[in-house]
Amino acid sequence: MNVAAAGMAPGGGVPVISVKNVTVRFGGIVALDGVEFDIHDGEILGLIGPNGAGKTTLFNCLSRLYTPNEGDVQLHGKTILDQPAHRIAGMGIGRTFQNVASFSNLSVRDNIRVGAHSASKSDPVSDALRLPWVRKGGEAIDANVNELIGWLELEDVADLPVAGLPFGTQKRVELARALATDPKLLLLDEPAGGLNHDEVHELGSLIRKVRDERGVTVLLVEHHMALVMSVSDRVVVMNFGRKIAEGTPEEVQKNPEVVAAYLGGGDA
Ligand SMILES: Nc1ncnc2c1ncn2[C@@H]1O[C@H](COP(=O)(O)OP(=O)(O)OP(=O)(O)O)[C@@H](O)[C@H]1O
Repeated sequence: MNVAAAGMAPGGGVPVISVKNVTVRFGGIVALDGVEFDIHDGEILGLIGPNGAGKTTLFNCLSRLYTPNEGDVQLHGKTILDQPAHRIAGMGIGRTFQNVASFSNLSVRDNIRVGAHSASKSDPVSDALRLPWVRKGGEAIDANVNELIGWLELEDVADLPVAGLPFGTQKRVELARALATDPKLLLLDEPAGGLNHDEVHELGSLIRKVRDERGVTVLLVEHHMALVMSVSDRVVVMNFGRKIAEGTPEEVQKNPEVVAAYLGGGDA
């Protein structure tokens, strides 16, 4: 059987995410034009491209903020386009935001709890009545939050408000919040933005650790070329709404169309 034709990963199995012929138009602007690629289980996939290439638009399709005009986005072979954005955490997709989106007056611990709640099945009425299944769920969430605090080395700041913490720490809280839903797929939206050289290096190690130790598949949308090339297993390159290359970091860096796109756009 031709596994590529059957839409399967080289090692077998349905891809975690399949982006199928996705087109998004904003009035006359074609932001995405028939984009196709898969992300396989346990992979770190980097998505790059010059300014205006369509990266954010694609990210927004995967996180269900946008619905494509054409095409499909499938999670484990099932469309996600019939689900609203607030359901994606429950479906196993976690995401971070380009600008840190934590609740700055809440403690680190409470921010992570909010993340964990976004994938829980509780509702405000059951919560208010403290129904037994909610209490049990709450205990499980506490254990999960504590485990993440330890895993991300946030113990010293766990009960401090997020406001006032160093930016790199705030980004780790953001990551903890996304991981608190126990995602199968993590969407990272320009996580290196605003970080210094050492912090970017730490972030790279952390992204690999998320995949290696937690088994999370990662999509990394990022301008920081050194980070993308050092952590990604494969890289998809976009320009003017189209995929222009896909391959290992070595392959895409040698691709003449990629080189031309960056020399022409010149932002990376
Ligand atoms: N809400 C919108 N309304 C109209 N046009 C839009 C909208 N969002 C994006 N676009 C256009 O779609 C194209 C793709 O934009 P997008 O933001 O997805 O690119 P990007 O690769 O994320 O760019 P950057 O690296 O600068 O963030 C651009 O031409 C952009 O101007």
